[in-house]
Amino acid sequence: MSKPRRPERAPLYTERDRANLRWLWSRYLRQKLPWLLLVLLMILAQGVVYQQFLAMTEDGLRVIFDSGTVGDLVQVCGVVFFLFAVRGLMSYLVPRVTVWVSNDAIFQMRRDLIDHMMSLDLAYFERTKSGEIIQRLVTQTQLLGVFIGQAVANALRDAITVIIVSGYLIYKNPILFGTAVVVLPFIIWVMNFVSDRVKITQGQAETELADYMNGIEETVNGMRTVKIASQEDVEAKRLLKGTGHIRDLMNRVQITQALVMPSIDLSSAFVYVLVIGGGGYMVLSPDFDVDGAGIIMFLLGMVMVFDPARLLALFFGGLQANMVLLDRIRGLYDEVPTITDAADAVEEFDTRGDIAFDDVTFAYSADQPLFDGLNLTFKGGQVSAIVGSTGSGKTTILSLLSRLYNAQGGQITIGEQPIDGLRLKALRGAYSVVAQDIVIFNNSIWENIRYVKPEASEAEIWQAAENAEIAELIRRRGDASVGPKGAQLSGGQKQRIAIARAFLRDAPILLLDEATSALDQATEERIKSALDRLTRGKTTIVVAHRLSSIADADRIFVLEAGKLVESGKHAELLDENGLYAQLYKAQKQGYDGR
Ligand SMILES: Nc1ncnc2c1ncn2[C@@H]1O[C@H](COP(=O)(O)OP(=O)(O)OP(=O)(O)O)[C@@H](O)[C@H]1O
Repeated sequence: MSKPRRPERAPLYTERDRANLRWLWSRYLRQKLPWLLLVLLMILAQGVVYQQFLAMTEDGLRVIFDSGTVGDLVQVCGVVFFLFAVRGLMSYLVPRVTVWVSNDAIFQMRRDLIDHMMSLDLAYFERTKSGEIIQRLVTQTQLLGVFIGQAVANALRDAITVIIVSGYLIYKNPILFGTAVVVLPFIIWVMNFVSDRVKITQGQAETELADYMNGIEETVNGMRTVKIASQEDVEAKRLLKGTGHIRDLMNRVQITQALVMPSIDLSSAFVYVLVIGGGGYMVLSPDFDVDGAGIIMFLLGMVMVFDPARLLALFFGGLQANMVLLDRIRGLYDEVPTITDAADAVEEFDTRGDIAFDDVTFAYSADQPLFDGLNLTFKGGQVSAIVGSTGSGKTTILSLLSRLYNAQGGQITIGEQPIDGLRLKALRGAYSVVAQDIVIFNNSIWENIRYVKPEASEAEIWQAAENAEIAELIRRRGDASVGPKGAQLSGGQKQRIAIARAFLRDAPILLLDEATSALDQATEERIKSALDRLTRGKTTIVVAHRLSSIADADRIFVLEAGKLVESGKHAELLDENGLYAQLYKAQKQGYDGR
C-alpha cells in the first residue's frame, strides 16, 4: 500500500460522469417519474411558501409602520403560520417519497450488480480483490442511496427556494439584488476548488478502503498461518497503515469541504452589509421608492437565499464524491463475461461419449503459455488418470473441461460435440467434481452435502454420507455449523464431505482432483471401494499424485510442463521406463523406506 499522493487536477463532470448519470437515471430512476414529479411539486410548493412569506411579512410590517388595524395584523400572522405549516407538511412528505424511491433504486442496483457479478468469469475473481467487490455491493451503493434519497431532494428544494426567492427579490428591487450578487464569482471559484479536490481524494480513499477491507479478509482467513508464523504484529501494522492512509485522505476530503461554509458565511456577511448600507441609502434618498418594510423584507429574503445556497454549495462538494462512487459501482459493468452460452447452444449431448482435447492451446496469461497443441482422449465409461509433476497442468485440464476458462485454440469435445456449443448449465450438470480446493459453507455437514442437489431426499443424503464415511460425524455433530470455510473440520473430513457430494450428485462424468489425498490409508481403502462402485459405467478422470491409487486406471496420461509425454496402462508405462516409471519408483522407494 503506497502512501496517498497529493491531489492533482481532475476534470469535473467528464463525459463518463454524464454517461454514469444517464445510466443511473434511465435504469433506476426514470421508472419512478410520477413519484419524482410529485416530489418536484411538493418542493415547488415549499419554494412558493417562502416567497409568500416574504410578501406577507412586507405587508405585515407595512400594517405596523403605517398604523393599520390589529385585525389585519392578526390575519397576516395567521397566513404566515399556515404557510409554514404547509412547508412543514411538505418537509415530512418529501423524504417519505424520496427515501422510498432511493432505497428501491439501490435494491434494484444491488440486484443487478449481484446478477452481473454471478455471470462474470472465474478469472475476474482471481484477479480482483474481494474488498473491492464487497465495497461496491455494500458501502458504495449504500452511500449513493443516501445521497439520492436525501441529498438530491434537499438540494432540489434548496435550488428551487433560491430561484423563487431570488426571482421575487429581483422583481422587488433589481438594483439591490444586482449589488448583492457581486460575490457570486467568488463562491463559484470556491466551489470549483473544493469539488476538484474532493473528486480526486475521494477516488484515492475508495481504493485505499478496498485495500483495507481486503487486508482484513486476508488476515482473518489466514489467521492460522499468521499465528503459526507469529506475524500478528506485522499484520496489525499492515492494517493500521491502511487505516492511517484512509484517515489522512478523509481528513483531506472533509477539511477541503469545510472551506465551503466559512466562504459562504463571509460572502453572506458582505452581502448583508451591502444590502443594509445600499438599502438604507435607498430609504433615505428621495430618488428611490423604497420604504423600511421593503428593505427588511429584502434582508430577510437574502437570509432565505443564503441559507439554502450554503447547503447547495455543500451539496456540490459532496456531488463529486458521489460521482466517484457512481463510477466505481458502474465500473463492474465494464467487466463482461466471456464464458457464456452461444446463441445456438444445445442442451442435449452424449454425456457417456469420449472426451477429447484436440490441439488445445491455453495460457492463463499471454506471457506464460501452458498448453500448446494438447491432444488426448478420455474414453467414455472408463477411468482415466492424469499424473505429472506439480504445476504441469492437471487441474487446468479439469477446469477447461468444465469451461471455468475457455481454451484459446483447438477444440474440446464430449461425444464429438464441442463443449462451447453446449449450454453451460447442461455441461456443468454432467459432472460430479471433487476439487482440490474444497469449499465448505458455515452450515451443518448435512446442508453442506445437500448443497449440490437441494432436491435430494433424506435417504439419498444419508446414503451418500454413508458411502463417503461421514455419516457417523453427522450423527455426532447434528445440526452444528462447521465454522467459516469449515474451519472446525479436519482436512480429511472436508474431503469426505466433497466425496459425499459427488455420490449425491451422481452425474455421468466424474472429475476427481486429489480426491482422497487427505485421508488416512485405511479410510482411503474403504472410500476407494465405494468410489469404484460410483465410477462404474461412468467416465471418470482422476488426478492423483499418489500413483499407487491410480494403478488400475484404464489409461494413464503423464504430463510434463503442459505437454503429454506418455500414456498407457500402469504396466505398459512401467515397461516404457520413462517419466511415469521414474515417478513410481521414487514414490515406492519413499513408502518402502519409511
Ligand atoms: N488461476 C490461475 N491463474 C494463473 N495461473 C495459474 C492459475 N492456476 C494455475 N496456474 C498456473 O498454471 C500452471 C498449471 O497449474 P495446475 O493447477 O493445472 O497444475 P497441476 O498440475 O494441477 O499442479 P498440482 O499438482 O500442484 O495441483 C501452474 O504453473 C500454475 O502456476
